[in-house]
Amino acid sequence: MTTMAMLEIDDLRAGYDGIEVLHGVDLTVEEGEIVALVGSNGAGKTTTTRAIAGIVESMGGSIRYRGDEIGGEDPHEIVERGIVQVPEDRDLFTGLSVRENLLLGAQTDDAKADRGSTIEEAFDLFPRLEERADQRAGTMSGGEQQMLTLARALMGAPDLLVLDEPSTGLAPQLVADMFGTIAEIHDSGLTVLIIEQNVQQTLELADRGYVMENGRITLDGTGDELLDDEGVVEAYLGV
Ligand SMILES: Nc1ncnc2c1ncn2[C@@H]1O[C@H](COP(=O)(O)OP(=O)(O)OP(=O)(O)O)[C@@H](O)[C@H]1O
Repeated sequence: MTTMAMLEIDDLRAGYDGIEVLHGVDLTVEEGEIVALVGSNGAGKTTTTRAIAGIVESMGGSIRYRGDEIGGEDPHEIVERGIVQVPEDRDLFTGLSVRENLLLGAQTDDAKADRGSTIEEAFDLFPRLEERADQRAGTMSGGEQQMLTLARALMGAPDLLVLDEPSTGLAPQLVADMFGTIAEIHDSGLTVLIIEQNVQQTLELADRGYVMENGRITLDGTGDELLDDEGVVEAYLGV
């Protein structure tokens, strides 16, 4: 018996203004995994997450979620299915309070119905956000805004969380905290696809990983296998 992957991307081609950036990407995420997507600047990692979220139109290939083709669906339909993307550019409502930003993260009807209890869970995970619940998001520090972005995504009650460089711009201690929080979120039952520049920490956290170069997957394996790979060490671990 073959089991169905939660997310299955086959031969995905996508890009901008008719110019292909992804030249046939294959990637799967099984339910319950943390999967890392690493690679150099401009490799196409963000474009892959945008294609999953329906923000970039695919030019070929398929994206299946729980067996259904979702390539070509609108972003809000994809959110309804339980896929929530956390973009790199935080995208917060800077003039609104922390609490208001969190409440706006509950986009689907189910998430809206549960948002009272979900906000309590978010505050348990991020006590700092509870202390600052009435502060305007735009006046929070970079690290606090990063936490708020992640907490807001959780308000959408995702099944699959797609994280685009959650540690960008964070001081080293906050990077460690962020990875700890992601591990905690994963332990609570969420499936995670994560893009990161912090390759070492990401592959230590991930069950499996993919290396992307120039719009193609060039290597995949368990986190440990990739950490032991000479090419990965040379290209991404700066040794
Ligand atoms: N909105 C856009 N319009 C046109 N080209 C774009 C756009 N966004 C990205 N690109 C191009 O697509 C290619 C892949 O970019 P992408 O952001 O997916 O890479 P990445 O692997 O996430 O890189 P980084 O690690 O630097 O964030 C790059 O050549 C980039 O210049």
